[in-house]
Amino acid sequence: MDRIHIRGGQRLRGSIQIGGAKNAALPLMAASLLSEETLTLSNLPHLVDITTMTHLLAELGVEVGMNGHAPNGGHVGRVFELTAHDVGKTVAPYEVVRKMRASVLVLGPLLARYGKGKVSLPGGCAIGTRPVDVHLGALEQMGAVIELKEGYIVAHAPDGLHGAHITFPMVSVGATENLLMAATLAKGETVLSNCAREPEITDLARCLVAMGAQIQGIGSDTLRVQGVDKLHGAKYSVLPDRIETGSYAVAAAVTGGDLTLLGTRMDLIESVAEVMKKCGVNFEEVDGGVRVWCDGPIRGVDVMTEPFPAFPTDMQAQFMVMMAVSDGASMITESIFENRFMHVPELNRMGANINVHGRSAIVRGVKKLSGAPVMATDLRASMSLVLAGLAAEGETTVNRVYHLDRGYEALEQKLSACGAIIEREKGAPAE
Ligand SMILES: CC(=O)N[C@H]1[C@@H](OP(=O)(O)OP(=O)(O)OC[C@H]2O[C@@H](n3ccc(=O)[nH]c3=O)[C@H](O)[C@@H]2O)O[C@H](CO)[C@@H](O)[C@@H]1O
Ligand SMILES: C=C(OP(=O)(O)O)C(=O)O
Repeated sequence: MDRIHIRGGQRLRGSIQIGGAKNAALPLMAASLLSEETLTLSNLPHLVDITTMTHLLAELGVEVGMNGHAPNGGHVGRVFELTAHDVGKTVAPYEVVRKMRASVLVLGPLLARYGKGKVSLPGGCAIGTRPVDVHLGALEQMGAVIELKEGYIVAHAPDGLHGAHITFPMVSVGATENLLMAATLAKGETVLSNCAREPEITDLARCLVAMGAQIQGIGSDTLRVQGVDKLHGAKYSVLPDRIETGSYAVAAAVTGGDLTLLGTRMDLIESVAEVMKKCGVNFEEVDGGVRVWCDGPIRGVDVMTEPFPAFPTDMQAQFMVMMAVSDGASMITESIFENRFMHVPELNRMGANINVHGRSAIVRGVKKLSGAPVMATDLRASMSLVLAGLAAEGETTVNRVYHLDRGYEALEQKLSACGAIIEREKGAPAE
């Protein structure tokens, strides 16, 4: 497996192109199953998760045409043309689903389009058990009959899906997306209440509307969908990745650097920027993006992760690195996932002073982190170790890099162009 070596202590300066959002791209790709016409998605990031979703869609009979390359080494999001001919393949196998939990997002579209779907249960992962009971309960309310058999979700809608009034028992990004897609082709009206409101859901809803879906309340916690008989093709550009943006904002902060993040928007990172400003980090909207810089000490500030528009759980690990090198102390509370502090022991091995009590971590800032060999456990934990390595004195080696490749495109290239000393050591491919 690849490793990343970082020699820390360089102030990062320069610009970084932010890619399309992984968490928007994945449901948008799944939405291609809803129509026999071509859905053309642009600004797709270069990520392993996108490749995994491509394999899954190909398995389901979707024809995938790929364009978009980087002339002169510059950044360009990929363009995919996804055409789900009416082949009726409806099995999402374990071998693909085990690599990426977001695979479960094909279930709603399969049920809506073909009246059946068999999707491997995604199972738990490092950050928590992550059940899909909310997805399944809501699909049942729309007329699906669901059984769990031999590790698979086996779902049928013998009379097609019908509209329903569904109040989600908890705010779930994936369940909102799955049900929104299912509702577009259901008979009659579906009202989804207590929806997640993440920008990636808004992106999905807008793309579905471009495909002919009738959706009201986009951006709110209540989505009202009038089912239609068919969706048609569309062209849609994936929104910028707010978590990649926030991660590089932390890179600027912890290295006392000055980065211009291109192709992204301030309104996508409001909650993160608000907290980081309290810590002493500066943000400015500039032509084509956002400038982030830090020229003074970082102050400790308490944070709690919550659904959008509050502080995102996907930024918790990266923010913790900032707090680890702050002047002062901070309490970071994780309210979304029960086990999302796997980075803490590794950060402590680099000299951080962090104690976990249940769902909260008390972080007492230290003057300097020191480089060490560390093990990445999940995607954002991996990024937190890279950020710690950039801030630390000496060399850090991040092992098990495949997590990073799920969510950060061209990481070493983007950072080294801004002065980081970072390189990848190639290893055997991940299983
Ligand atoms: C591909 C993608 O977009 N992934 C994001 C998505 O994941 P994902 O869609 O899996 O996250 P959810 O919003 O569904 O999960 C929120 C919480 O609800 C729980 N839950 C969820 C569904 C369910 O049926 N039952 C249940 O108990 C989960 O275990 C978790 O504790 O939103 C998370 C929360 O912002 C982010 O961290 C992930 O990066
Ligand atoms: C947890 C994440 O992704 P996923 O839901 O795909 O595991 C993430 O993007 O931080």
